[in-house]
Amino acid sequence: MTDAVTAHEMQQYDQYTIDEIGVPSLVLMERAALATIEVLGAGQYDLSEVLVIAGLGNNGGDGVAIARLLMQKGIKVSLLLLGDESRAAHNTALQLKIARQYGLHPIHRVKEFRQYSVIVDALFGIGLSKPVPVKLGEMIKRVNAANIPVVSVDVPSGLNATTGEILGSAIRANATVTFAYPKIGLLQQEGIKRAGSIFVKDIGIYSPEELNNFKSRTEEK
Ligand SMILES: NC(=O)C1=CN([C@@H]2O[C@H](COP(=O)(O)OP(=O)(O)OC[C@H]3O[C@@H](n4cnc5c(N)ncnc54)[C@H](O)[C@@H]3O)[C@@H](O)[C@H]2O)[C@@H](O)CC1
Ligand SMILES: [K+]
Repeated sequence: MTDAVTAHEMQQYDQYTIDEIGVPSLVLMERAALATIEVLGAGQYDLSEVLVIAGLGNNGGDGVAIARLLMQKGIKVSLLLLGDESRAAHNTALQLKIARQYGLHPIHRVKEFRQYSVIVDALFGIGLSKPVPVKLGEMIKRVNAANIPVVSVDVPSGLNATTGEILGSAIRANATVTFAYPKIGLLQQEGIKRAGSIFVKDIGIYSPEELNNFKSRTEEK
């Protein structure tokens, strides 16, 4: 069993899964989105009016997929896309294109976060290594002040996934759905206060140790 991992280790496992094993990154993203929806739909959250906040990186791509899947289930959902879309990561741009094909169009600002019953935080994930831009930091503070249940995707946005330090400002989540392995930063420093309940979800990305276990188990037969 693999313990908690750093952001760098997780990025290596992601890359190996995509480049060497050959699982398309959009498949991993869809699994990440479905895993998050499993937690959202488990009965603890009021899904009467959901807001998904998405950034431009792959964490944002997860968010766009979550919003689309919620919409397809008949749930009232708004997608707040932050940043200049022309700078979106490849998969995030693809997710936005798909979402639009289903009639889900992002909004770019929210006046009052309190109107939502739950907020899904997909602004930044394990890729964040520098301080959150000031404008986004202000928005994070508004979300925290609204006191609405927040479910963070992979890590609370603004938290350093390896150290648990806050990079300027960070979301305070009720729950964090983290993929493959817990990130060390969720379990120490500010991560302890910011992550809420941690759900670790298998999305088909494994450490070298677990991959070897799979191989030795199948080769034994
Ligand atoms: N590699 C993969 O294919 C997978 C990635 N996944 C998700 O992807 C995350 C990691 O994605 P990334 O490495 O792309 O990084 P993140 O999405 O964590 O984003 C951080 C990076 O994007 C920039 N950024 C994002 N939005 C911005 C905005 N509005 N303004 C300014 N800068 C912005 C930041 O400067 C930073 O460099 C994981 O935490 C996980 O949620 C999952 O979908 C599983 C598969
Ligand atoms: K996040």
